[in-house]
Amino acid sequence: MRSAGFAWAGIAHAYRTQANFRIEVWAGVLATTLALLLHAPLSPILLSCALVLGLELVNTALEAVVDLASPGLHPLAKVAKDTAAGAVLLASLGALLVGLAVLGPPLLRWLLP
Ligand SMILES: Nc1ncnc2c1ncn2[C@@H]1O[C@H](COP(=O)(O)OP(=O)(O)OP(=O)(O)O)[C@@H](O)[C@H]1O
Repeated sequence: MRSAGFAWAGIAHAYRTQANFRIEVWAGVLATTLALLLHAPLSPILLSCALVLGLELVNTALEAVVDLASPGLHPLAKVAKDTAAGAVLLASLGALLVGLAVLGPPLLRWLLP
């Protein structure tokens, strides 16, 4: 229970300080709402959201550790930050494709009956 509180503090910190995390949270809320309204499968949307948000949290954690360990510029600090950012980018592109594949057809049927 106590560790759940610490985990929630980490999520709240990311939401307060990371604009990308806020955008991803609200994109996830929008996609989930659309899936519910269009009776589209929810599992791929929820899994994609969990993957993107989870990786964004890991990216935020890694940035904090790198800044702590290497306040000055260092090539390895750059590799660590850029690679973690790359993981978030890949997951976000995957989630976008999943969203298009799952929500696109029912959305088109609704828009063009
Ligand atoms: N200590 C460092 N040494 C070398 N390059 C760094 C260092 N810190 C940051 N960089 C480079 O600058 C880029 C942006 O770093 P920054 O810490 O602002 O990350 P960010 O992705 O913009 O984070 P945030 O989402 O918090 O704004 C990194 O991806 C990396 O290429």
